[in-house]
Amino acid sequence: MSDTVTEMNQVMAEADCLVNEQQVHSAIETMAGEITERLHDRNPLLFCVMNGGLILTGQLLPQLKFPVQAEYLHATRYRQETTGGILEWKLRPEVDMKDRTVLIVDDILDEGTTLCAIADYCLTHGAREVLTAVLVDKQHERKARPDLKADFTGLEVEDRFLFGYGMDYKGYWRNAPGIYAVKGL
Ligand SMILES: O=P(O)(O)OC[C@H]1O[C@H](OP(=O)(O)OP(=O)(O)O)[C@H](O)[C@@H]1O
Ligand SMILES: Nc1nc2[nH]cnc2c(=O)[nH]1
Repeated sequence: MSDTVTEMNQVMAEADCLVNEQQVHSAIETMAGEITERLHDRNPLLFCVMNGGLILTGQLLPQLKFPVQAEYLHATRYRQETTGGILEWKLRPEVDMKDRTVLIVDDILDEGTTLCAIADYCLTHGAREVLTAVLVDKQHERKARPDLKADFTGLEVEDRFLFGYGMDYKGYWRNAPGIYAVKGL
């Protein structure tokens, strides 16, 4: 086995499972209900924030039983590190968002720098309103703005380095079927 696979198996074996698959499913179902109630008649333009937003978006979309225009964008500030840097746009949205209700979907609101920058970008490009949906809100006092919250939050999770359900550890384990915390982080 390659060194990387051995390392990643060990990371999983030693990780703490903070939220299991069933609990994540139920959180996503609740989010879908809340989003439906708020946006069913708004013709929303949904942006999946790649890469982390992929799993939540994929599980959320089929539960939204109303017309949704689904697109993606790619912005990153952690790359494969466990601390964040400057936001780098890898793919900016090209679709016309003028006067649209935009819903940004991502895996995690940690400090919130990523979501704030994407929301500002959408407003600058003419969106009428921008709402945000995250699977996880990490609990700490380092938010980019005091009391920063997403409009739709699945789970509140402790201040550890997390992986699973879209969140990666060094590019791996986005596929982990639950929310896990890396040992010692
Ligand atoms: O709230 P913040 O502190 O800004 O962090 C949250 C962001 O960090 C992760 O992205 P990352 O930059 O790791 O890219 P990825 O989506 O490819 O994992 C995550 O997907 C969020 O977009
Ligand atoms: N994978 C991962 N990405 C993050 N981006 C910001 N916080 C986190 C985290 O805890 N885990």
